[in-house]
Amino acid sequence: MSDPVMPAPLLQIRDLHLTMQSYDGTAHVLNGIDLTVRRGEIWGLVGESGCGKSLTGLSVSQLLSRPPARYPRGKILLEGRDLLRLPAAEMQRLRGKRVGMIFQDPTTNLNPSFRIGTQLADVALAAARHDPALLGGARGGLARRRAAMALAGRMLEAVGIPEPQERLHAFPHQFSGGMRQRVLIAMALIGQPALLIADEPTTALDVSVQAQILRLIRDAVTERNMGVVLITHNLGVVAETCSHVAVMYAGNIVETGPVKEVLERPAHPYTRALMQAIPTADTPRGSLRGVTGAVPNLISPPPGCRFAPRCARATATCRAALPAPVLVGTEHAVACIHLPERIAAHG
Ligand SMILES: Nc1ncnc2c1ncn2[C@@H]1O[C@H](COP(=O)(O)OP(=O)(O)OP(=O)(O)O)[C@@H](O)[C@H]1O
Repeated sequence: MSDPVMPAPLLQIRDLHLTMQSYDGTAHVLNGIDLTVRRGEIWGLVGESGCGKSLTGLSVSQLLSRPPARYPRGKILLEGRDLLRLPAAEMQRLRGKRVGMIFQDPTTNLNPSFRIGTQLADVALAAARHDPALLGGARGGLARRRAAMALAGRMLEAVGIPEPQERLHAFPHQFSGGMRQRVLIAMALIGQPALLIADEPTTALDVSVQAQILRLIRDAVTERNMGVVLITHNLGVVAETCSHVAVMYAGNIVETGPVKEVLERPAHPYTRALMQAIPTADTPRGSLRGVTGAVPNLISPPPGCRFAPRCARATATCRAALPAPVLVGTEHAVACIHLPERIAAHG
């Protein structure tokens, strides 16, 4: 039954399982994840390196080749359509038009040999093949190219690039890292996607530029009423930018909810450990203060709760079965058996 208050979900990931075949064996990288994103929401997907954040984003964008990727179970519903079952041509149409993507390193995603305007206009022309209104219905090669270039200029302006008309003629190497990331955001937004997947979009940038780019993403969500999945290992970025957060550990989402609620009342031992690791800026990636060990090998992951081998509270029950998420607050769910509410409910 539809909820009268909540807008319809944009993205629904349901019980998604992903395996990756490699020389060493089959890695069980996503182990039944669930996530619902609505328009206007910015979901932070957070966790240590190797927890499956990027592979979740690449799954939604359908950018993993099958094989080595396989989806033995689950669904990825975008506006109700299961992306796992769409023909490749149909998915190609949705990419850019319904799902936009931004990745970490702006240098590898722009072609150094072509002017910025040409690259943006090409993306606009490709998107307009499925949505002629993007170019104001322009007909004929030259008129379409002109309209695409005009749209490219407007997009550069929208992402805060000064003198956008002049900058259309520049090459990527003439832009700073922050400017290049703005261009990539313009490129991701040019087809007016409903959902944006941003994978560590600010990790390669210095802190002040990072703040500008995050503000730009927030503004784009407000102006365009999009949904965003922001992949990051940084809880500070989540606190500053996101409306909701999903904490991932070794292929499972262990805690979800509104950012304020989860960060003020973290309930999963892994979320608590991540938060304890925040104060030291120089904590190495992949290590958590106070928690020994590392993310397990996903070819032979531990049975039951995958965090159990590192968890001081783990019992035989934790190692026997993966705990189902339980609600501990409004929209705040946690997959751990050691919660007071759950213990009370089970007597
Ligand atoms: N092509 C592949 N073949 C086999 N295993 C893979 C492949 N790509 C990724 N993996 C494994 O899948 C797991 C999840 O990787 P993923 O890149 O999604 O993690 P992540 O949380 O995004 O980490 P990071 O923050 O380092 O990007 C890792 O254990 C990784 O070793």
